[in-house]
Amino acid sequence: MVETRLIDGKAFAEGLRARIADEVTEFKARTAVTPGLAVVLVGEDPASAVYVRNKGKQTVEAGMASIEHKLAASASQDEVLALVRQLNADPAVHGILVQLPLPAHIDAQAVLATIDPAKDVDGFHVVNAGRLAVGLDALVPCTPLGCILLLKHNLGSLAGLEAVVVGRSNIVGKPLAQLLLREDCTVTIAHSRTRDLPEVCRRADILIGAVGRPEMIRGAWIKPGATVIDVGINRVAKPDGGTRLVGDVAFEEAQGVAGAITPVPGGVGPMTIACLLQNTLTAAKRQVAGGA
Ligand SMILES: Nc1nc(=O)c2c([nH]1)NC[C@@H]1CN(c3ccc(C(=O)N[C@@H](CCC(=O)O)C(=O)O)cc3)C=[N+]21
Ligand SMILES: [Mg+2]
Repeated sequence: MVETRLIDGKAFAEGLRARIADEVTEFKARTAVTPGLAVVLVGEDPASAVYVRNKGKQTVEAGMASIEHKLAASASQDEVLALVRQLNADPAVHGILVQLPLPAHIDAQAVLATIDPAKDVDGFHVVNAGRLAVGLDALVPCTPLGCILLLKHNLGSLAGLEAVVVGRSNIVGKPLAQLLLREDCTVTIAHSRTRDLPEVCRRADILIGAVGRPEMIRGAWIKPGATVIDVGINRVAKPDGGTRLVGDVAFEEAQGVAGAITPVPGGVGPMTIACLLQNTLTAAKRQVAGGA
């Protein structure tokens, strides 16, 4: 049995946001420009609701402007594209986030491709994904960036460690694998079709759950002493009728096995928002003359 440490993403994110707020103060004094983050929400997705609420509040707390555009679920693709082009052209907007998922009748890739890569604070544009993959400066997706910050804070150098990422999404799994590679990890991307997933997970010094399936990764899949980062935020029914949030990792089973683990909530989620603010400041610095 090992003593499993809790990786407090909420506390780390608070500290990061305070440092960002200081930098924003300094940036505004120097440039007379307020960094602006525009968020586009099309329709009402329940998973997006928590995120939008926390994000707008924290953007303003960091001294930045939050610009929210809410479109009806019935908005056409042309309307969404027109709004994105308007935000691309708006000098008060330094970051653009189009909340995913979009309604099924809208081509999400077409929308992402229309965002100016310099304002793409989610890092989802193919130009940013490509720049990350070839090792150029890029706006990096917020959740993977948050995971790396937590890992480096807890482990120091990641060089040579075996990292297994369970999940291959464009939003988390793939960009996180790129970032881990950049830290000199040996990286495996596993997924729903991986043969003997438990055995693959047991190789990991760093195990990342990013599949979006509640508590799928079991305690017995964890190598004793491994660092576990749980990206999942799944709302599940409680026996008494309410709901609760659980991760992709069976948190209780991980106790006494993992060396350290992020909780859900209070782990990766708050880091995602802090990194979004960080990316917005980075984007503003690059767009504003004398901003860097
Ligand atoms: N273009 C785009 N970019 C996104 O980054 C994006 C998106 N669309 N669509 C929705 C998902 C979801 N997401 C969350 C981020 C933080 C928390 C978060 O801070 N959660 C807290 C609180 C959760 C709670 O208490 O309900 C926690 O985990 O501790 C949640 C969800 C970003 N997303
Ligand atoms: Mg998958």
